[in-house]
Amino acid sequence: EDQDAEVEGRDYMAKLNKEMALLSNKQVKAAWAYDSNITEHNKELKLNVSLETAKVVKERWLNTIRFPWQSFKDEDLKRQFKKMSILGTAALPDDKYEKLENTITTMTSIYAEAKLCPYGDTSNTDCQLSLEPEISEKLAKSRSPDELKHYWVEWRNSTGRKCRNLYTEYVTLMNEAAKLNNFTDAAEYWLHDFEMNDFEKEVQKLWNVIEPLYMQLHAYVRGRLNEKYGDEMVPKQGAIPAHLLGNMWSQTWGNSYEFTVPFQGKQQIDVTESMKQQNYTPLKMFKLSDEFFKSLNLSAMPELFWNNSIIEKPQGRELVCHASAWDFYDGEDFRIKECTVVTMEDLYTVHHEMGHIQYYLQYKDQPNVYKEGANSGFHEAVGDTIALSVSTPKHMRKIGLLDPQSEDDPQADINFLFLTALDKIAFLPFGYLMDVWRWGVFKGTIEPKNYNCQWWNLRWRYQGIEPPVHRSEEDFDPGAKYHIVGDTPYIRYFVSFIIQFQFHRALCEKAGQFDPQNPTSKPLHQCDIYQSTEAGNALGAMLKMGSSKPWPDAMEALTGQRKMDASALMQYFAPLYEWLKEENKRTGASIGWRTHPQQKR
Ligand SMILES: C=C(C[SeH])C(=O)N1CCC[C@H]1C(=O)O
Ligand SMILES: [Zn+2]
Repeated sequence: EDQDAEVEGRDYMAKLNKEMALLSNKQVKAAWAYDSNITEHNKELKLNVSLETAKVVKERWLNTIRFPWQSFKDEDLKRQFKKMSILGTAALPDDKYEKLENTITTMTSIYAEAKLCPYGDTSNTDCQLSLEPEISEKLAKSRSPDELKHYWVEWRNSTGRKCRNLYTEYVTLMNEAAKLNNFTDAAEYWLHDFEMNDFEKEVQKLWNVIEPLYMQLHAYVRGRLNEKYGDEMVPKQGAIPAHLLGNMWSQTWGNSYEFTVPFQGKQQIDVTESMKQQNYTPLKMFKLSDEFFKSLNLSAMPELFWNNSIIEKPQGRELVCHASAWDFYDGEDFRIKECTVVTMEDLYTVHHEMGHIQYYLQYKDQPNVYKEGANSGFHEAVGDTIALSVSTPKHMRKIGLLDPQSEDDPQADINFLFLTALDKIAFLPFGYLMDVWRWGVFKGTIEPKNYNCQWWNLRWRYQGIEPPVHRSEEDFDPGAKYHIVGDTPYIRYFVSFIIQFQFHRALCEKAGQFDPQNPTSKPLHQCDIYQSTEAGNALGAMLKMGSSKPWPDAMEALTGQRKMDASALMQYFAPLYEWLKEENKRTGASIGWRTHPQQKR
């Protein structure tokens, strides 16, 4: 009768996929309504739909697990049942599920609605500065350590500090939910996404490959910050003060480029000014990205996308500005919500989000259960991979954002690699430590009484940065980062920043812009796959798979490899790595930050 069970199981799964699509559509609509317009009414609606959906999903799950799917013959049907047999947080009893949803929504609202007073305004009257765009712009542009410190500290007082107790409750409920799904804790539940039992070891090995390059970049940037801000502010052997790197979380350092660039006086490669001079708008930025995907013979954004997306910050209402891409699971409705500003940094974020939408479009005919990335890192890598081509000076000249200048100047080339490293290499230790901290919290090796101290130990050990003022357990600095309060895993971005270079190398080869037999003949960092249908077709074929196969199969389909491999990233940055080692030797810069973090006066 197993034969009959499998026949019945096939019909059951086909129906279940259709039902789950309708439930997801309903839930995503309510979540979109709330995230794009934070009101009590929309919060209630979102919570009610979430509770209702969880009840139905749990009922279906009780039927699903009754099938003897482990003994089915059809591998694909077995994979669908295997995925559907993990219920997730809906396994919690109703009251605890509601508590968990409420806690996450409350923390997200605190973050989204946080407003700061302007630096130097002691009257504290008009404290209306939001993270996007005002405070992010201050962190990017101010060169006053005092002003930077003001926004750095006040942001943490207005977000993380207010979420500390909520977060402890969140952790307890997440671990309860994990145990109800037969996982030891929420760390194991999150890591299950990568379908490999040594995943944590794998990412640690990848970090070990990259760390020497990061150390060289850190030493060089610290040297330039020391020149600018002096020994007192930036000690030559110490960790870098977190507020001086141009970003609220010190996760990318691109905004420090103007005073850390290796060779001054070369052709400008920060295209923000050109974008402004050419009257770029957010819509033009999105159209530019759409055009690149179409040039690869990939899908154009559907009409509904342009009608339903929110690409500029709407006035007169509260909303979650953190950029996001949404699948409504009906094969037609796909949206981006982004408070876009006209800068080069946001041009890359636009491509990042458009990459998510392209993935949704490519796998829209998969059964609902497979409407995911091969793993969550794949989903984060699509747009960034395209942006690696867009960001090249060659491409920027092609689209008129850089004036067509003649010779390829090796120093300008180093400047370009350096600017890319300020985003891609600087990011890696942050992308790694975010979930090292959370895995520790879920496993209980990091206890609530040490949340903040352990956070800063990791920030010191992996990033070599330190806080501009003393931190205590009154503070909760992880909660000043969206993904922590928003219940969004983060190792996916570390994975993405590694595999996007594997994808880039494979696509460049298909586009005839890279020769693995002679890697320096056409340098990987100068490759632009624009208009290559060979590259586009290969990428599309991999994206169409969704999560229908284990991710090594998807990786192999595009790159021929079955593992994550940092060699592509190291190949891309090789010229810069050599230059940094020579330069740091020339200046006698010390490598590393062995001096212990000075507890700030
Ligand atoms: C742009 C998004 C939405 Se998926 C994002 O959260 N990113 C993109 C890169 C890293 C991470 C961050 O901002 O922290
Ligand atoms: Zn993303």
